[in-house]
Amino acid sequence: MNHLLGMLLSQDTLPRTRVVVAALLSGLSGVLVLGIVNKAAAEIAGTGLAQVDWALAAAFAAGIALYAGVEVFAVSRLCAALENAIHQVRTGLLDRLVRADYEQVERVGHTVFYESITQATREISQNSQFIALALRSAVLVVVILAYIAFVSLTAFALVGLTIGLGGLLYHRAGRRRDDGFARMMDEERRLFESLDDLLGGFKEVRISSARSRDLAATFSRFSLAATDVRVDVQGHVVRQFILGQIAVYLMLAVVVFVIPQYVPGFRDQVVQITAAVLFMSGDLGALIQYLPLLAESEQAAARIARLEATLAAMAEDEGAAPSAAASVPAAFGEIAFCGVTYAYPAPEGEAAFVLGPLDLTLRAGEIVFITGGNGAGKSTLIKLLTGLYRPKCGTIRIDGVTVGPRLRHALRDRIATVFSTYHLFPRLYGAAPFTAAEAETMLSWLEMERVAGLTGDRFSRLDLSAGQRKRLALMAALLERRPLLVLDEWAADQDPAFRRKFYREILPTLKAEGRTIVAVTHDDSYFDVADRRFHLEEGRLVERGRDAGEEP
Ligand SMILES: Nc1ncnc2c1ncn2[C@@H]1O[C@H](COP(=O)(O)OP(=O)(O)OP(=O)(O)O)[C@@H](O)[C@H]1O
Repeated sequence: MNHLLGMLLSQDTLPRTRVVVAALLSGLSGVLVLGIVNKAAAEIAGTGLAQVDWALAAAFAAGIALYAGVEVFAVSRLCAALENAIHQVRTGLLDRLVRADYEQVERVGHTVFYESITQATREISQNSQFIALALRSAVLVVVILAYIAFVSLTAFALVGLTIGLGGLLYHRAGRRRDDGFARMMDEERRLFESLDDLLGGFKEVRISSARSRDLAATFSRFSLAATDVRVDVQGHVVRQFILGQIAVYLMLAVVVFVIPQYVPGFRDQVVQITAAVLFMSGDLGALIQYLPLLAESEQAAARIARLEATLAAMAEDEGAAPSAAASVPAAFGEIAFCGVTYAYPAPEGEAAFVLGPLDLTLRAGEIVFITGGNGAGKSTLIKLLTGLYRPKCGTIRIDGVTVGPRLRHALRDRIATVFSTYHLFPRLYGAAPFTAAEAETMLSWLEMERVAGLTGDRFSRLDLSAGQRKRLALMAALLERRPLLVLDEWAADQDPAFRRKFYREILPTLKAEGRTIVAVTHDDSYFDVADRRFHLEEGRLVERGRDAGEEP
């Protein structure tokens, strides 16, 4: 339970001393109730009359009231601390994720993050009250064992031995269940991925019955495998539960059959110890029920801890956040690539794609076009320029200063982008301050005023055509007011009239406002709009002319 307890104890909001005192008081109140019942039973046995001892009845009621009060306090505080721990873990993971190195996140893929951040935290949250109840049952078992020791040390040794042996067998049975849990998680992840495929490619699935049949068959195979593992795990859980129950019955058998053989004068204590064991068996039963849930939560906590470690290893090497000064967008004179190369890891048995060495200087206020065939390396170059990828060799310099780890933030803070695979956020997260009039002017410049609007910083709608969505993405990028605008095949989805407006009016206006524009394009009829054009071919960059239609 290391990870789970670690999460719980990391909480500053958990009033540890008060919770421990409450848990102990809860145990003691249980023993008080037990002691009162035993005393009343002894009185009845002594007098042979079932007379009500009002003093004992009042003490019994006080014991129950104390038990209920401290119990509610301890369990609710533990639950609150766990929920708080989950909140902190979730926000901590997201915080690390947004600061993680792009290249590594791209390589790992999204599913693992999604699964751990949502599913694993939900699992712990669902079981939080059982975690608290299990802790309180454990305390009660310990306190009642102490009571048994107080009554008879030999009875304590024999009951303790039975619980110890039962616990050991129960724990061993739990290991197979834990392995099953891990397999179950893997199977469910595969199921999740194929569901992602189904929903992501829903159009393609609906259009082809062969594809939908194939996908449904794959999904069904994964689902069956997940079901098999789940059934196997449930079998282990049931076996473990029954084993636990048998251990409890054995403990009762020890009290009734074994202890009388070894404890002289046991007759006097038999009622007390039997009552104590019966009292304790309720909590042992609860523990047997809750421990598998605890194990499940522990596995979820371990997965979260692994993800935290992965994200810590993925943190960009500067570790520290950018300084305030470094993150302020500032004008620049030039950005120079000096002997920059980049290579993806080589697929097995194939040569790696290598971009560069690149020598290129982007001057402030220029429009630069990047052209090249599919797979030539244009998007890779854009990721290097935007600081998402780090050069394998060579340096990138802003006004002569090498863009090292800390300055990479500054470089990014000077750039607004619309990537070829962009995400249109429903809100203008991080936009520079703007007025409603400015937003309206920009919407009508992009010919979107009759289609969409802005309510505060939120787009009124996103259910738009591909070209319209891209115009909103451009609007979001422009509202960031960054000096360098990087566009990857932005005009590809635009109709001819707006494409013309984009090249002949929008880009020149942005340039006149002092922005630098780097655009990946295939639109050879507008090459003349650029101040310079660079052509990529199999990762090598050469400067080309700006004449319309001039292709290699
Ligand atoms: N994440 C990746 N991992 C490994 N190789 C990659 C990755 N992304 C791209 N590549 C490879 O790098 C090369 C250049 O890809 P890139 O996306 O930069 O081309 P591009 O010029 O933008 O092409 P397109 O015009 O088709 O978008 C390709 O050969 C591609 O297979």
